[in-house]
Order: sequence, then C-alpha cells, then structure tokens
Amino acid sequence: MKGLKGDIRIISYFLKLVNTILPSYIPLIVIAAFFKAIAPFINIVMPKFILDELMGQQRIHIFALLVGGVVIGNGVFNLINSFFATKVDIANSKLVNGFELHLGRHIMSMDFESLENPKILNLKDRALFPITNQGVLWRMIGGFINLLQIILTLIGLVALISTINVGLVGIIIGIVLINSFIFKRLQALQFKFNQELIPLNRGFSYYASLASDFSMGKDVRIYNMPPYILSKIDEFNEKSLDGFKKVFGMQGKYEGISNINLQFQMIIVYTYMVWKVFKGAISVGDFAMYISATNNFSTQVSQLLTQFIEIRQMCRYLDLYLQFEALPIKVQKGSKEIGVLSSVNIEFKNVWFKYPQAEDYTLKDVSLTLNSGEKMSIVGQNGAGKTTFIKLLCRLYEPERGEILINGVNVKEYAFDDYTKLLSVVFQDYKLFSFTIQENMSFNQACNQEELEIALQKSGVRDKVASLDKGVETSLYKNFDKEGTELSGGEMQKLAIARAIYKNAPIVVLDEPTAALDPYAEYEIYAKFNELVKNKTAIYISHRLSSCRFCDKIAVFDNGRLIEQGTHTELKEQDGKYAQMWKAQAQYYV
Ligand SMILES: Nc1ncnc2c1ncn2[C@@H]1O[C@H](COP(=O)(O)OP(=O)(O)OP(=O)(O)O)[C@@H](O)[C@H]1O
Repeated sequence: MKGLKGDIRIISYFLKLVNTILPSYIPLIVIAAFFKAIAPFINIVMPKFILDELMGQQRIHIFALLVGGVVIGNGVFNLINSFFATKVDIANSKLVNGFELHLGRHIMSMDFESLENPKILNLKDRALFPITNQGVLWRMIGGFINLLQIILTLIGLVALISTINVGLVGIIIGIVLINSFIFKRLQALQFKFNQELIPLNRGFSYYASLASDFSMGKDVRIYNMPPYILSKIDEFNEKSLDGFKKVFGMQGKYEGISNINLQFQMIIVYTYMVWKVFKGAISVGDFAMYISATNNFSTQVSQLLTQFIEIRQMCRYLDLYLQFEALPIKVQKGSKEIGVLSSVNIEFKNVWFKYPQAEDYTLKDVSLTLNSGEKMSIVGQNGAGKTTFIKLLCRLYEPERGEILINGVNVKEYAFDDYTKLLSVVFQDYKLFSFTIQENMSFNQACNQEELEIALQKSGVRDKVASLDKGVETSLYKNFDKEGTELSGGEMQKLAIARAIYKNAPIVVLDEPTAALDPYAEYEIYAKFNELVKNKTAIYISHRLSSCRFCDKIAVFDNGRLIEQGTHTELKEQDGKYAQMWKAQAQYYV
C-alpha cells in the first residue's frame, strides 16, 4: 500500500507538471478517451440486430438501415477518433519538448560539483535514460489515455454482460488477474535488466562517440586506437546481448502461458452461450452480441491491468527522476541582491577546500585580500591550487571551512545569478560554442556592436573576424552551419578574452590567458593588460613570471598553501619560492 501511495504521489507530481507545461493537455485527452471508449459498442450491439433480422423477418429495408447504421457509425467515429489522435500526437510532442526544457533548466541549475560526483552522475543516468531513450514520460501519458478509455468502455460492457450473467464477469476477471500477475513478473524482470543495461550503455556511448567525435579524431588516428575502441564496443555488445537473450526467453515463456489461459476462458464462455441458445433463452443475435461483449471485456480488463502495471512500472523510473530532481542545491542558495557596486573588494579568510571525492585538501588555510581596482597575479607549480582558488571565487564549489567575502559579505548570501554578473572569467579550459561569434559574445542579450568591436580589437582578433565573409555572424565550428569556421587555438583564445572584455564585469579573471598565443600576441596582451582591465579588480594566473611585473600583488601558491605575497621586488628580495622560480625562468628567457 505504501508503494501505491508513493506511486500516487509520483503520478500527481507528473500530472501537475503536465498541466503547467500544457494546460490544454488533460482536457484534450479526456475528450479523446471518451470518443475512443464509445466506438467499439457499435460493433458489439448492432450485429445482434442484423443477425436477428436475418434469422427472423428478413426485411430488406430494415437490414439495409442497420448495415448503413454500422457503416456510417464506424465512419463517423473513425473520423472523430483520428481527428483527436492527431491533436493528441501534436500535444504529446509539445509536452515532451516542454519537459526537455524543464529538464535542461534543472540540470543547468545543479551544483557544478554534482557534475563530477559518480553517485549523482549514476542517478542522473538512471533517471534520464528511461525518459530520453525509452520514452517513459510518453508511455506514462499514453498509459493514462488508454486507462481512461478502457475504464469507460468497461463500464458499458459490465452493464451489457450483466444482463445475461454477472458470474461471467467474475470468471473473466479471474483469468485476466492470473495473466496480469505473469505480466507483472515480466515487467519487474525488464526493469532489473534495464537498470543493469545503463552502465553498459554509458560505456558503449562513450566508445561509440570516440569513433565519431571530430575533436578526438587526431588522437584516435595517431595512437592507432580503432582496434582497441572496436574491441571495447564488441565487449559491451556481447554483454548486453546476453541480457537481451535472457529477457526475450522469459518473455516467450510468459506469453505462452497467458495464451493457454485465454483459450481456457474462451471454452467456458462459448460452452455457456451455446447452452443458452440450445435452451432457447437467447437468440442467435444475442449469442453474437454476448460473445463479442465477453471477448471485448476480457481484452479490456487485461489491457486495464497491463496499463495499470505499466503505469506503476513507469512510476519506478519516474521515481528515480524525482530523487534526481530533489537533490539539494548547495552553492546556488542565497538571495541577497548585489545591485551596482562602485567598488569590489575580495577577501579569502582561512579557506580550506577538498574536492568531493578527494582525500587531501587542495586549498589549505588560504587568506588573502584584493582591494578594489588592484591587479593580482597568482603563480605556483602545476597542481598548486591556482585554478581551484578561482573556481571557489566563482562559486563553482563551496569552501569546506573559512569564508569568501565580497565587500565584507559572505558570497553564499548573494543570489547566484546576480553574483555571476560580477565575474568576467577566461578559464584555462574555456569553451566557445557552436553559435555565431556574436552569439558567443552576447548570449541572447541584445548585442552592442560598438562594444563588441572594441572587445575584439583589444583582444587582437578583430582583423581576423573582419576577414571572415560573414564577420561576427560567422558560426564557430561546422556542427550546424557548413559555412562555419574552424579558428586556430590562439584565435579562439583571443575570442575567449574578447568575450570576457565584452561582459564588462567588475572582476576580471584570466587563467593562463596567453597559453596558446604567439609571442607577439602575448606581448600585446601584457602591454595592454592595464587598458584591458582598466580600473577593475583583476586576477591573472600565468606561468610566465615576467607577466607578474605589471600586477600590484603576487600570490605564490605551493601545494594548496599561500606561501608568499607581495610585489615583484619584495618577493625577489625575500629570496623564497618566487625568487627561485624567477631565477629558473630568467635562465631561459634572458
Ligand atoms: N575536479 C577535481 N577533482 C579532484 N581533484 C581535482 C579536481 N580538479 C583539480 N584537482 C586537483 O587539485 C589540485 C590543484 O589543481 P588546480 O587545477 O587548482 O592546479 P593549478 O595550480 O591551477 O595547476 P596548473 O598550473 O597545472 O593549471 C591538483 O592536484 C588536481 O589534481
């Protein structure tokens, strides 16, 4: 009963969701189900009158009238039903699209750290795979339409069969119940198999994508990976094939048993009806009508239970989705509005941070202050924690201990969307998207062409963009537009810098912004750095220590700790880690 209660909760959640996405949907399916439910009665009841007329007075005009009635009745109902079927099909597509939007919105609002937590990823796959690949939502909705129609038809059939013998209704229900029990076992088996299939599918999709993903094409060829990839795909195929063999075998067995039960039911019904005709209790027309009604009743009851079990089975999948949707969102809480800030001071206070699955702390007791308008350079060896520091500032993760403050307020208190407006960031692994250059810069906001030109000019990519046939309207990559362009790594990096400049946020973060740039472009960025970031608060991460000289402050990270802070001259005089790194680099650059 607890399970049924849970399922009712799930069903009502989805019905509410359906109603929010498409309010006309539920009234539409109720009307469609009503017409579908009445249609079969023409073919159950009318043949009785035709047969009785044939066996009795054989009046041609009455016979013609009855046959005409059947033909016209069927024609009209067919038209009405196909009209509604088309309407329902269109509405179904709208609904599924609406649900996908709902889903996308939810996934994009999840904590960034959730996207690398294997437990959450697994739940996400188990919840979304059935919805996107097995049409669970669609089947649930279809199930509802059928259930409604079946219930309406059954009410009519019970009324009709009861006029000869209510006991028949009981016998048929009994046999159908046995068959439903068998069906339920089969569904449970399929659910178990589908859940086992998900990790296999994930592996399969990954290896299949390696074979077709353009961005992997170079490595796949150079390292002669095809035999390895194909053997992996084969391995996943073998495993899933074994599972399919087992499920299909069981399915065959269960279907066989159900069929025997149905034949048994036919023998009982036919024997009873023939006996009634021999006794003269019913006419041949009645015989045909009751046989048709009982056959229909049996089919409808069995479909009712099948639908019921199917809907409950769908609830198992949708329950996974609800668990996924109910995952708490940690980072994005906070409601404080930021408004327009005249100055932005950043403070890290004894911040400790450990990645979700990691054993050791990546940031250890980091405390630093960056006053409004100051420019700070962060240096340190690979893996020292520089990018992690930025990720925490961006609120992609939360510190485990300590606080991050902007103008004295813990960043957690700010509304996340508002907070992101403070930051222009070029990540080390920045991404540009398969949109036009202009869309990549402004993302659906009305684009200010003048500012866009300035941003492209400052990052040094304006001439390149101007040389493209469609200028800023050129698509990046060729996924959607065959006239799209593939820019070089350095040109892409300049576009990413332009995007950050165009955003014009009060905090600018550049994480290794010149890694892909040629020495001239790199020099340009350094020379124009102050002009690029103007009076903004800026953080600059680079392994080129010469770039630190134009910053007000340098922070040196080592193994997660902030070990030195000061200006270039101060740190050189301190003769610590920074001075060591400076000397090491000077050997090669001077
Ligand atoms: N998502 C993650 N999950 C677990 N550990 C991570 C994750 N991202 C980074 N790390 C680990 O945290 C440490 C610091 O990484 P971080 O990227 O902050 O270093 P970095 O100083 O920016 O290095 P680099 O100079 O190479 O860019 C590394 O040891 C890295 O392996």
